[in-house]
Amino acid sequence: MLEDLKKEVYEANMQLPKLGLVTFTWGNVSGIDREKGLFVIKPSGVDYEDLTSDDMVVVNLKGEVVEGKMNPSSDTPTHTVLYNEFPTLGGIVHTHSPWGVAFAEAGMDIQALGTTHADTFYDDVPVSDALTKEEIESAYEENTGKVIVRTFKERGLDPDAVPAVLVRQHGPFAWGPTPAKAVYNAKVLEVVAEMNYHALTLTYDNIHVPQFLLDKHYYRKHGKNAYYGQNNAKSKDRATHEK
Ligand SMILES: O=C(CO)[C@@H](O)[C@@H](O)COP(=O)(O)O
Repeated sequence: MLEDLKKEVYEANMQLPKLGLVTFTWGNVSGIDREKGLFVIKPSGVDYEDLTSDDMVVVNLKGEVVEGKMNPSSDTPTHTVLYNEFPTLGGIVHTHSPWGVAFAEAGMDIQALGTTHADTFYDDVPVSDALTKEEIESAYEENTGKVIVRTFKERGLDPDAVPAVLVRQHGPFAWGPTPAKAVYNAKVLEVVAEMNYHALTLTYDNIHVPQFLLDKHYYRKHGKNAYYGQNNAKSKDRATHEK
């Protein structure tokens, strides 16, 4: 069942060590088949070099394993909440990438400071509230998903426009329309977190990117008038004038 999706999710997981986003087994990628209501996720705690496509575990939207020889990722309940609450998500990534974790541990958003950020994230990447003792002691991983959803609701953020979050005292979750795009967004998060650290170290000035530059760069790559790269090249003229 879902052999193509297993391969896709396996390949996306294998990108994490290649892109320097995971140490040891500290990360996972999943991908969903919305028609079937099933998602595929990495097994828990298996070295990346030992993983195969067949090891991927199939889970339903109640978080129950429906196929697979191994235990699914320990973060499966978090992925389950996100797939249920954010219906446009096609893939989810969790990592402990160091720059992202540094901001999560400091309890700081990754602010939109320039065009590298604005090309992917149409706002600051938010840091969530800390989970309470009760939330950690009962259904911890499910509550991790719930705190992410709460953060987006409270801040009025669209998960398609800001495809990542920092869970406070924990680390980044990123997502996208496919597992590969979710990995891409996880890597962008890591790169902009490092840039943020350096920029904020260099000045005390308010260096937040202005809304018009955020608009320009985000909409160069997203929406009906996107013109970056080779897609929609004919819309270039319009895109310079409107969102
Ligand atoms: O945060 C943790 C463990 O504390 C997990 O996200 C990470 O190690 C990945 O775990 P899995 O191998 O996916 O179960």
